Amino acid sequence: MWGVNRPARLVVLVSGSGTNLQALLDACADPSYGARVVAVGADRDGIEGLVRADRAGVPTFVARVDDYTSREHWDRAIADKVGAFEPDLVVSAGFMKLLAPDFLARFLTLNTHPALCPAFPGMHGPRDALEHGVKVTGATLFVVDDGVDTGPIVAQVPVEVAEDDDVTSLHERIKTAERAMLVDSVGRIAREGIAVEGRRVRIGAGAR
Ligand SMILES: Nc1nc2c(c(=O)[nH]1)N[C@@H](CN(C=O)c1ccc(C(=O)N[C@@H](CCC(=O)O)C(=O)O)cc1)CN2
Ligand SMILES: NCC(=O)N[C@@H]1O[C@H](COP(=O)([O-])[O-])[C@@H](O)[C@H]1O
Repeated sequence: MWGVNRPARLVVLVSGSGTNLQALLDACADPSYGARVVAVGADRDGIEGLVRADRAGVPTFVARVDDYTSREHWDRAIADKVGAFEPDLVVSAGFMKLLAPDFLARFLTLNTHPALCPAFPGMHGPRDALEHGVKVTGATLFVVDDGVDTGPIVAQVPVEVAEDDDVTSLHERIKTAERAMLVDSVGRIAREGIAVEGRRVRIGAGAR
């Protein structure tokens, strides 16, 4: 178990620009943070997230659904690729594939979502929030379960919607708050532990 003697091993999964990954990489550069990114995985090639990992000297792997004969084969492959790095924690940070129940049973997995769950689940949180006309949205860090953005909530941060926001401006503002929340929560989990009891998540007080 990770703890005082060794940092928590993180595998981060990405599908795009990887600014959340970058925030974690930057935080992990400080040994007192309590975690290190041991690998970065993706479901597609040619993304900035993989470049960020390369630049930081972190091993990467890619598992494209199209390269497997079925989704079930991909599910097994991504689990095996992640498992090879023996993570204490998997962080899905802009990873645009649903993870299978077997994967989630094997790895404690967190996902960051650009909306205040349970509102606006799925791949278009900022767009859906804007279209609904909410005045406050935000970001949620949760423990991934078999549903879509339904897992037990670790942390949330509110973000105001401006009258002149479009999807891009709103998402960028959410991402600024989201990165801070992600770095703070993952660091606290790495240093203090996490306990998940039903829908309640507790960080610290010896939880691990
Ligand atoms: N079992 C779960 N897996 C994942 C969750 C989750 O809550 N439960 N969260 C995500 C990220 N996510 C939004 O938060 C999300 C990702 C992907 C999809 C989706 O429908 N993906 C399609 C493919 C789309 C594509 O490749 O462009 C798919 O998986 O076939 C919905 C929500 C991480 N995984
Ligand atoms: N449903 C999943 C989803 O919408 N994820 C979102 O994609 C962005 C990735 O940004 P990044 O690649 O710059 O970290 C983040 O806002 C993340 O919450």
